[in-house]
Amino acid sequence: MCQSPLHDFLAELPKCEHHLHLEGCLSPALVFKLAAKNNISLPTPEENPIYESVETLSKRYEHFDNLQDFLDCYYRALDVVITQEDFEMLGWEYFTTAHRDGVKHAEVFFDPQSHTERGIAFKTVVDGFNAACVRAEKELGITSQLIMCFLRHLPAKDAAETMKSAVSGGYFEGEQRIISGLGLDSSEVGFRPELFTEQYLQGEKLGLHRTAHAGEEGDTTYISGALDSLRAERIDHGIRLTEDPALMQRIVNEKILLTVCPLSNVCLQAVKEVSQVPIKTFLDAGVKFSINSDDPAYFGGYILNNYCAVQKAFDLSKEEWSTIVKNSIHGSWIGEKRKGELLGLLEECLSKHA
Ligand SMILES: Nc1ncnc2[nH]cnc12
Ligand SMILES: [Zn+2]
Repeated sequence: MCQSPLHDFLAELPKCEHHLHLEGCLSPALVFKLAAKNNISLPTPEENPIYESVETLSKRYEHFDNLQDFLDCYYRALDVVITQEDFEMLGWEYFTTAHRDGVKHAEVFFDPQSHTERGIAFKTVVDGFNAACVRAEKELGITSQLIMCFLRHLPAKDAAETMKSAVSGGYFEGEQRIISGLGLDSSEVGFRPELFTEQYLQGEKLGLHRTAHAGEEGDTTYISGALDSLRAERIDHGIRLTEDPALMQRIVNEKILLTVCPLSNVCLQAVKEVSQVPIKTFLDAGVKFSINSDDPAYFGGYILNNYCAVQKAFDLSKEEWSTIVKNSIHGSWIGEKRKGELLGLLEECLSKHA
């Protein structure tokens, strides 16, 4: 619990999360639990001392030099996630914590290639994560959607294979499609969005939503590239947008939502402290954004910790929070009925804390 007088208000706000990697919910405790369950030997202390215990692994996560340093740990830890049940467990780890933090709707990323590369079937991954989504709606009332990300450090032909698996498995079909959007993540600099134009245009033709990580470490041309070539409807991170005022105005005019992840930006050294994330600049300029947790098992907190860290750094008013939450509801890929329900919950929260 944070020290802010607005803590209860922040906790009760009906939150939409748009930038959450399900694989980023793999806590050190869950790494050891799944390793034991699946009879997987983790590296010995001689091979890699960080895997000695939950404590040593947690300690390793206390400092990352940059995005790549983090990604190296993140991909390595995934070796323990094998069965459909494991993927469901990982998804459930997210939803139970998100529920505690007041999340009502979540559009969550997953990286099929980080599993298919290890010989896990595409179906095992998606069916496991989807089972967690179905259970979250039934038991916790959280609505959700799955966003399939391409790993940008792998060749586009691998992304094309991943698209094929999703199409042939029927995962894009129907009104209630199991995968509703495409995303692009992993190492940004040097892996330009334009490389994945073909897959995104295919996705658009199939009626999929589109978002992409851009402007986390990469310069603003990664943001414009994602808009122009990938026809992205949202930009994940986008914090370097302030370096190009004309592009910032375009983002405002086109009502593009940025999915900002303050604690992640600090942990990966994109900024020194939360106060350097351009929250106030975006609010004052009319840039729409949501606040999200990215990889909570690695970055010291889930969504409420991110809301509290922003409050500590910026001392926002309830009106400003109301704007942030309204924009995150309107920027969600949901129908008018669900939007109306979430706006109703926001009104209740605002009246209770008036
Ligand atoms: N913050 C991040 N940026 C790029 N790729 C990621 N994959 C998981 N977290 C990521
Ligand atoms: Zn991310």
